[in-house]
Amino acid sequence: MDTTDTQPARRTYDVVVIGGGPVGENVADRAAAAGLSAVIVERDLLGGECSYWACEPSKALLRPVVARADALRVPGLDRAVAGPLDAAAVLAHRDAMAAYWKDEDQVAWLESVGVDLVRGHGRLAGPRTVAVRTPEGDGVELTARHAVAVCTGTGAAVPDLPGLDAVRPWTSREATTADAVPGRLVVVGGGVVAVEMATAWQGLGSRVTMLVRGEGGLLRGMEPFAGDLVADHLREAGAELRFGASVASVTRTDGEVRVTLADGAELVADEILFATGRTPQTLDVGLETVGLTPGDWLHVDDDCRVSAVAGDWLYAVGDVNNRALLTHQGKYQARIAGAAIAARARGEAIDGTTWGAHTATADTVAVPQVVFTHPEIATVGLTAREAERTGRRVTVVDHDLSRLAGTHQYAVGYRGRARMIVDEDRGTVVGATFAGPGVAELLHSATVAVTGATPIDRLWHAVPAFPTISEVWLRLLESYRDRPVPVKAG
Ligand SMILES: Cc1cc2nc3c(=O)[nH]c(=O)nc-3n(C[C@H](O)[C@H](O)[C@H](O)COP(=O)(O)OP(=O)(O)OC[C@H]3O[C@@H](n4cnc5c(N)ncnc54)[C@H](O)[C@@H]3O)c2cc1C
Ligand SMILES: NC(=O)c1ccc[n+]([C@@H]2O[C@H](COP(=O)([O-])OP(=O)(O)OC[C@H]3O[C@@H](n4cnc5c(N)ncnc54)[C@H](O)[C@@H]3O)[C@@H](O)[C@H]2O)c1
Repeated sequence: MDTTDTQPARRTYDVVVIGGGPVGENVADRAAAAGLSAVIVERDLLGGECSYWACEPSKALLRPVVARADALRVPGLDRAVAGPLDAAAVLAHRDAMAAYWKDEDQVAWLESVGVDLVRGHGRLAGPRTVAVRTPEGDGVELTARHAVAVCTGTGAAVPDLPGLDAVRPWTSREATTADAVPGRLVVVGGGVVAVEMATAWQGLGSRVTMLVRGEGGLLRGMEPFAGDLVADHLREAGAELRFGASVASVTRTDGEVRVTLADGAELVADEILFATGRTPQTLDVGLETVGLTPGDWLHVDDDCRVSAVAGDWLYAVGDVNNRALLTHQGKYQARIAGAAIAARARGEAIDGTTWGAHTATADTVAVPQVVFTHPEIATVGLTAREAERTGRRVTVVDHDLSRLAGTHQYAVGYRGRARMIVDEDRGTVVGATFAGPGVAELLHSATVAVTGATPIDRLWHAVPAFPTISEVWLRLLESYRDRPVPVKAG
């Protein structure tokens, strides 16, 4: 805090951030690093969804499942991991990775970077003003000299089925924090949360049934081979996958969940997880006080400013702006927005050029994502379908990952596929997907190639080490070089 008015409940800062998830923390940190005073309003745990109910606990559940699946294909190690996982130990480790749902370490970090914290629910109360209701029921009014950043993230979106509340369904929160392994788990949805949590709980001992609406497979929006490979492995692990399956009703009787599908089929389970997408946490943040509609996503321009609100003071950063619902991408936006807030505060010009200091260009060109299933899926940039839709002249190059010295070393019977999308007019890679065990760490090479628009001719000089899975780059380049090129007549 840098000024206290006569009333202690009113304070003024350069920057007020509503929501202290990974993104809000980074906006405040960048503001403070630029010499601005900043405060975060957080109603729950500092660190947000990612630290306690999403990325961290989910990856802690997945890591042993994936490591075991890999080890089962390494001769000499396979028999040592043939038994089931020690679920109690995995859940205990998960608890540690979620910091036992305590945020002291994050609070200490926030103090160390010179940002204040006000605990409570924050709402906009007109331009540059945020009203906070503290857990004790007190009111605090925060005024921002330069910017308010709404970083309130998302919550689970659950379908509107009659009586669903009484069933106490799992959402991503329960799926990442449950302290016992359900015998039978129904997972509704075919997106990232669904496949990751199906992989984790099946690996921990549940009998998982996935209910996926439509016939488009898993992980729609990615290259189709990615979802197909995950589906094959889930089935091999013992999960049942039902496509074209819509839930008509759910009840809970004597502890059991009964699910009726639209076609009349019935299932019984111990728990049901709805992994059916996200909804913005904007219903109760005072959007109406600045002319916006509560419950809407907050649309922003490339420096994360809500341009529908005049005066260049309102920013929306991270999940809540719906640009890319990923921690790393939200933190990238936070660095961009933080720099833009600082520049405007100093009266400096905004660099709104593509790849400029105040332009989140990567959001539209190179969003990397890893799905931490068995096998891993790693994607960046355009898929073939997206490239086609943009009307670009592209060449799609595929390589079977089983045909690599690196994957032979990695696991017996390795299965996987890689795809590179080359923009023919620019001679650069505009998208890549890797699907196979151990590909997660390969992704950044593709992100650098796409972001840097490295010419294909130069990529030939980036020599992958032998025998690594990275040699797939060489194979993709060779296939691209040797592609059939139409010969002009005459
Ligand atoms: C199961 C699961 C696994 C995931 N795994 C990954 C992964 O591996 N990698 C990845 O990159 N992404 C992952 N994600 C996505 C990632 O969790 C989000 O992209 C990230 O948390 C977004 O950060 P955020 O700061 O925008 O929002 P959040 O993390 O949601 O934080 C928002 C914060 O705002 C607070 N808040 C909300 N409203 C108010 C208010 N009115 N007043 C005060 N405080 C308020 C909330 O309490 C919360 O602390 C996963 C998501 C889920 C659901
Ligand atoms: N490893 C990671 O990077 C990671 C992990 C988890 C989540 N996330 C992010 O979190 C976000 C949320 O993930 P998600 O899986 O919840 O959302 P999603 O949008 O990826 O998937 C939602 C799924 O639910 C289905 N669905 C939606 N409404 C339905 C309904 N009424 N009935 C049946 N099915 C329905 C959709 O068809 C889709 O298959 C994503 O943007 C994702 O990128 C990232």
